[in-house]
Order: sequence, then C-alpha cells, then structure tokens
Amino acid sequence: MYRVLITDNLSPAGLKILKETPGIEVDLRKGLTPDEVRVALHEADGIIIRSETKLTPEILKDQPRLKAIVRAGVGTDNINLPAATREGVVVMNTPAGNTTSTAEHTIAMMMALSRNIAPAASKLRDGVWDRKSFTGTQLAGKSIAIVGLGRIGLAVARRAMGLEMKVLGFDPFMSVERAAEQGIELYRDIDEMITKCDYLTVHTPLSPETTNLIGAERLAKMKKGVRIINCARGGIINEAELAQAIESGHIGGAALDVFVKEPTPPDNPLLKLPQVLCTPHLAASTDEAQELVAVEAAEIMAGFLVRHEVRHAVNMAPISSAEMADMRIYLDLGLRLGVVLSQLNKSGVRSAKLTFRGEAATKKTKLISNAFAAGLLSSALAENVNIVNAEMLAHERGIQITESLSSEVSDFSTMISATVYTDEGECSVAGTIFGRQFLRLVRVNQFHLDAYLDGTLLLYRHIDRPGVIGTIGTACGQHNVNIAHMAVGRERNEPGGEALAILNLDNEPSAEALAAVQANPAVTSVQLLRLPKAGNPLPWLTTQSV
Ligand SMILES: NC(=O)c1ccc[n+]([C@@H]2O[C@H](COP(=O)([O-])OP(=O)(O)OC[C@H]3O[C@@H](n4cnc5c(N)ncnc54)[C@H](O)[C@@H]3O)[C@@H](O)[C@H]2O)c1
Ligand SMILES: O=C(O)CC[C@@H](O)C(=O)O
Repeated sequence: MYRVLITDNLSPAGLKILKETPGIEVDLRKGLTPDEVRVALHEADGIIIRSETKLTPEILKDQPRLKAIVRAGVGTDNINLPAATREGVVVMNTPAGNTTSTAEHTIAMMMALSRNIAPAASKLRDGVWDRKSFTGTQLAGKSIAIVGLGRIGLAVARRAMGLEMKVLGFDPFMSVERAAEQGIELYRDIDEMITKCDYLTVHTPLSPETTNLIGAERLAKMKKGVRIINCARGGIINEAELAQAIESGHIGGAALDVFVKEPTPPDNPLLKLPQVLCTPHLAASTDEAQELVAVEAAEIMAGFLVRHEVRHAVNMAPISSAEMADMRIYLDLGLRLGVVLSQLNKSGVRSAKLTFRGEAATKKTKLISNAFAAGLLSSALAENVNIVNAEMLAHERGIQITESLSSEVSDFSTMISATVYTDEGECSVAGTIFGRQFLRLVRVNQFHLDAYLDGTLLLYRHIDRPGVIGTIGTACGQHNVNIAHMAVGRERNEPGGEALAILNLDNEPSAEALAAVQANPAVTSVQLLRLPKAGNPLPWLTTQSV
C-alpha cells in the first residue's frame, strides 16, 4: 500500500481520487510543525502540498520511503529542489490549473488599486461618506508592462487588452513574433520598458535572477505615479525599497498578494501604507482553481505511484505511462549494466561511455544513462541512488557519463555497451534484450557470451582446457550450489586460450564453495556479482537500494 501524506488544504475532489485509487491510502494531517512533517514523511511514499508546507533539506534528508512530492499549484519555491533531487525524490507540479484565477486576481488587484476600492469601502463601513479622497484613474488608454510572459503573464495580457490597455512585455524566452501575435509590444531591455508604463506587474518564478528584479534603482527610473502589482512571488520586488518609493510619492501605489515571508509579519511597512492593497496569497484561492489543482495533483501522484508515469516533473524528464511501459526494460538493462560494472571495478571510476545500438538508440537514452549511473553508483554510495539523483551524484563525484548512438549493425537488434574508465584502465560490458523481456549479458571485455543478467552470478577466468567446466560443476554440487545456467566466452574461438565463464546460481555460494572453484589450477580469478532478481521492482525510480 502506498501512503500519501497531505499537509495543506486540498479540495475534496482531489482527496476522493486518491481514496478511490486501489493501492493508495491517504494520511491527511494539517497544521503540522516542520518537525512533525519530517517525522510523518518517514511513513509516506508521497506528499501533496500547497504553498504553506515548506520542504527544507532538513525535512527531506533520510526519508528512504519518500518517492514523490506533488505541489498542487505552480511555484515549487517552497520545496528545496536540490535536496529533493539529491534524495532521489521526483518533484511534480500542476502548472495550469490556477492560471485563470491568478490572472483574474491580478486584474482585480489592478482595478481595486486604481479605484481605491479597499480604503473607500473601509471608510464607508466606519460610517464616513467620503467622495473627495478616492478619485481614481481609468485603465483604458494606459500602458501595462508585464514582466514574465508565461501562462499567467499572457492571460493577464489578454485581459488587459480587453480593458483597452496598451500591453508591453519583457521575457527573455519569448520571441518577437509570438509576442506580436499576442498583440504585445516586446522589449529586449527591461530598463527601457519600465520607463514607458503606467502599471507594472510581475509574473516570473522566484529565482536568483528574479530576486530583487525590481528594486530602488528600477523604481526610480519609472514614471511618477506608476502602480505596481505582484501576484507572483514575494521577493521579486524588493519590499523595503518599494515601501520607500511609495512613501517618497514617486510610486503611486502597489497591490501585493505575495510576500517575502508568509504569513507576512504585521510590522511589514508595506501593510501600513494607505496606497498599498494587500491580500494574503489568495490569487489561486477560487473553488474552480483549487478543484483543478487538487484533481490534477491527485492524478499525478496516483499515476506516479501506481503506473510509474512522471508528469510535470521539475527535476527530471517526464515519462508517460505508455513510454514507461516501453522504457521499463531498457531502464532495467541500463541499471543492471551499471551494477555489473560497479562490482567488476574496484578502483575509482573517472568516466563512463554508453553506446546505444539498434532499437536502443531510438529510446530516451538520457533516462537509460541515468539508470546506468544509478547502478554504477549503487554499491559505492551509502545514499539511495535512482534515475532522479544519479546524474547529480555522478557529477558531484566528477564522473562524466557520455553517450553515443550507433547505426552500425551489430549481432543483436538492440544493444547497449558500457565502458568505465578507471585509474587502472577500462572495463566494458554489453547487454541485450531477448523477446522484449529477457535481459542478457552478451559481452564482458573481450569475451562474448550469453549470461542471464539477474540474481547471483559467479564469474571465473580460466585456461580453456578439457575438464575445467566439469570440475567446477562438481565443486559447486559438493557445496550445495545449484547452477541455473552457464555461459562461456573464449578469447580466441579455439581451445587453449583464456576463457571467461559465468554461472547463474540459484543460491549464494559459501566461502568454501568459492575457495573450491578458485583451487582449480586452470582458474585464474573468481568473482561473485549480485544483481536484483528478474522481475523484482527496481530502484531506477524508487529509492530502494539495489
Ligand atoms: N499568487 C498565487 O497564488 C500564484 C498562483 C499561481 C502562480 N503564481 C506564481 O506566478 C508566477 C508565474 O506563474 P506561471 O504559471 O505563469 O509560470 P510560467 O512558467 O508559465 O511563466 C513564467 C515566465 O517567466 C519568464 N521568466 C523567467 N525568468 C525571467 C526573467 N528573469 N525576466 C523575465 N521573465 C522571466 C519565463 O520565461 C516564463 O515565460 C510563478 O512565480 C508562480 O509561482 C502565484
Ligand atoms: O496554494 C496556493 O493557494 C498558492 C498557489 C500558488 O502560489 C502557486 O504557485 O500555484
């Protein structure tokens, strides 16, 4: 049974989906302290959150059961992404469900700010009929500058055009042609754009580039009386510098839904200014948006846990359930080749190269390389490694993994070769898939053979002469070790040279059994490899150890 922890308010429609999904149980706990979230996560396979729960590195560390985090909403800035990735946890979000509500809130804030709705209503509630103090400004004919032309920025642009406003835009990832199609005058220089607007609204994520994007210097460049709106993230506009610019009279006012610290402390100077209109992070709080994001979050979590599909992931490539069904066997092959090389090599790996041939070259090779890296690092690291964190962990250890695709015809319709380069030289293996389900190890260095790629493998190198195989078989039998399959590869395809044999064993041989094999004078080396059993759930996506 997979357990999904939910620590923030989630619409009942989302809860219903999870509760009705066989194999999933819901652990609904609101108002937890950070430490309580950390403890509750020990027993959770997934967690769904909104913006209140903060998932810090301390909370995410050592959570071996946790596999997925789903953010019911857009911003993942309350989740420490490097920490989640390092722990091998997939982070997914629901990017589109609250776009309309957030755009509508932005327009509502702009209108309310321009017409002094909040202070006028408040005064009237206090019994004062004041018509003089609240003369507003009309929006029609004014210019609005939009920073960030993604889903919400564009939705705001369309609505502003409906209000007969002129729309200016800045987004380094938007083409001039696409902006023109939308009726937006695109600027390549934000500093030029901000001198031309009457309203400025920001719709970017909070990132190192966007933190304090609008501060004292840019506020000073704007026209006197400009009104500023932030329904994206606190910190994109510097709060203290905005407060000063409003107090000085240069900036006409601001409408803010988001704050650097949430809940924002009552002594935030912006809350005290009459020219500032504030809401407590409400832009996405509509029945419609909350139902959409909750349903999507629940479906994403259920799809991940039950069908292993990865949708809207922010720390790995997405995989649909159809792709996953197709890729599974390849991820398995990549992981097992990595495990084989990690156990064959005792010295430090500096780099690795994967070559994909035939059908393998047509798959999402990056994911297969990540599965290979997970296998390669599995025996070396105490951490759990999977396709989410393998690339990061390999990179941190200076291990470079490169890929090449080959159209060269090989003996097999699909094949993956992997070579690791170590301080002592190189070692390579190749694997293939028979009948779309059986994995085979078909080469170890210069030896071509055909061994099962699962369970316990006994490898021994020997001089290829009569009687060796028989005596090794007898030694195994005497020590109660059953041989399920045997493969031998010869250096030159003729007797007398070096050969490599791989025995697939039904049970783990004792130290005495290994010593008996090693005692054969023709045997030059013996090594035991341990791979996951065929058909076992593999750790390329979850955080189980190999
Ligand atoms: N207040 C709320 O309740 C609420 C609700 C939903 C979303 N949001 C926030 O709104 C913001 C936008 O959401 P979205 O769904 O439109 O995201 P999005 O990813 O669709 O759009 C973000 C846009 O910002 C642009 N961008 C990135 N860096 C930039 C920079 N330095 N300068 C200019 N543009 C830059 C990107 O190119 C992209 O087009 C996010 O911060 C999100 O968290 C807030
Ligand atoms: O959970 C919320 O209501 C806020 C969501 C919003 O900040 C988002 O980024 O989607």
